[in-house]
Amino acid sequence: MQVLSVTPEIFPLIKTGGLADVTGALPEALNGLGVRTRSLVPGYPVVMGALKKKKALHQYAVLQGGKAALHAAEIGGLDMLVLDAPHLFDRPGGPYGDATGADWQDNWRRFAALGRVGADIAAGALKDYKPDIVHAHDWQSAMTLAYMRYGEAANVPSVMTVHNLAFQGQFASSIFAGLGLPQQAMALDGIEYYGGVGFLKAGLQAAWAITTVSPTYAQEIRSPAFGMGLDGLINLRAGELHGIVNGIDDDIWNPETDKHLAATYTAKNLKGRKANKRAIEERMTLDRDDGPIYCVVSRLTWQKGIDILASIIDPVVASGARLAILGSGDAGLEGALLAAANRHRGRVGVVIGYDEGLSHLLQGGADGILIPSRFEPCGLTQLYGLRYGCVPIVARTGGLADTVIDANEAAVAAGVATGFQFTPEDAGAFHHAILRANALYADPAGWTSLQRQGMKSDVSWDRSAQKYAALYRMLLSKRDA
Ligand SMILES: Nc1ncnc2c1ncn2[C@@H]1O[C@H](COP(=O)(O)OP(=O)(O)O[C@H]2O[C@H](CO)[C@@H](O)[C@H](O)[C@H]2O)[C@@H](O)[C@H]1O
Repeated sequence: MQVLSVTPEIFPLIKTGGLADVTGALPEALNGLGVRTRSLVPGYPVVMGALKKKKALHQYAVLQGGKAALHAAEIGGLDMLVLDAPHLFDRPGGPYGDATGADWQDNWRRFAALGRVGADIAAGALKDYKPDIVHAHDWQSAMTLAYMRYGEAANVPSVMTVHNLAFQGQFASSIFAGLGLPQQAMALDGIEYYGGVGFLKAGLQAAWAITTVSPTYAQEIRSPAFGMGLDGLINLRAGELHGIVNGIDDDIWNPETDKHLAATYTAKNLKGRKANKRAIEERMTLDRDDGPIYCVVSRLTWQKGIDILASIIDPVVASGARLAILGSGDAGLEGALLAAANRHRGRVGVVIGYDEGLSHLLQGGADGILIPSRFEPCGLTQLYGLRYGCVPIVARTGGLADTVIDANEAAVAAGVATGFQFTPEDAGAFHHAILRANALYADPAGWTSLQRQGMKSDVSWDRSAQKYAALYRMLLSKRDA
């Protein structure tokens, strides 16, 4: 079975968040199940730079205002189709905005182009390749499914995966004329969205199946509180909605071989974690002591509950814990964390920025990882935490609820606990969870058993890849029915 995955990010080439980890790891996991994935990605400068030799499979004289070409490439074991469209993608800054973080004004053009090309491939534009299934990730890829629906690939089964419903790709209705879609598409059951155009909305309407990245989030987004304006549509399509929890790439995230660690270790022998903890203390100028260090690796945003974290730093420090925080995002939240680091020198370390290596070291040496998200479609950092014996302390929402087993008395007695959950997502409950973690940390045998239990959790892609493969097969039988 051939699957075309359309994605705006793919690890290791281009990553701003968890989406890249997923689209980078899922192809290999599916490979063993007889599913071959080709990934269509925009030709950002880093992607073009990784292309060894360029051989255009397909050319466009004009695609959204300029020349474009499609190149095949094998990069890091991934089979890719790269959309080279310099007028859209060859620019400095991030994939969606400039160096100051401001969105590119022509994002609608950039990702309409990606969608157009995805749909052309689905319709058979390439000589030697036609996918059986098209799988689109988030709003940036969602127009693929709209172009398929209103074009020549309406009979090709498609999957729309929502990694985060908060990002929807909403634009003014004036862009409609530039999309090249038939007028009938500008309708309530098409791409029209609250008077404008909604890219994710269009994908959700057009997809044969909709998935999101955990069963609990799949339920949550059917409610107004989590549905971000799309709960009505999602409820209408509830019969086609599936929640499949993410896995992790267990070659990249393996404490036994991880090159970013000061010392590697196994579940049996956790000694190496101590050297990593010392390395964190050095790197983040924290005092050296034997109390717990809790880390944070996150986008610094409201979604991630970083304001809740900032509001309890003083009592957490007073409880004897130290904090090691890595992230970037909202300027206000960055400032609040830096101010806390200033107030609590040696107790709170903050690194503002994006640092893949440091994120591994934190998982390999911190005692716990704090994830106070207000909503969390899946969450990957708690999965890395489980694999690394870095105990997750998480809000009970979305994928966090599905993947961490709270250390309540019954779970501890049964030996199945893997972390701490709290609810509601507020300062009081979060603080209480950290105090519960401190108490268990003071009992080394109890803490070690929590770590080991977490390290035993199956966080690999195996089970989830099987679910995607089964979904693809179900869609193919629907096509053939
Ligand atoms: N400053 C930093 N330095 C280095 N690494 C950093 C970093 N900040 C974040 N990261 C890394 O980025 C990834 C973030 O993963 P999350 O699951 O938190 O995803 P995110 O919210 O971006 O994406 C959405 O998509 C994913 C994938 O489906 C869902 O899990 C999630 O719930 C949803 O919100 C992790 O690999 C993490 O280690």
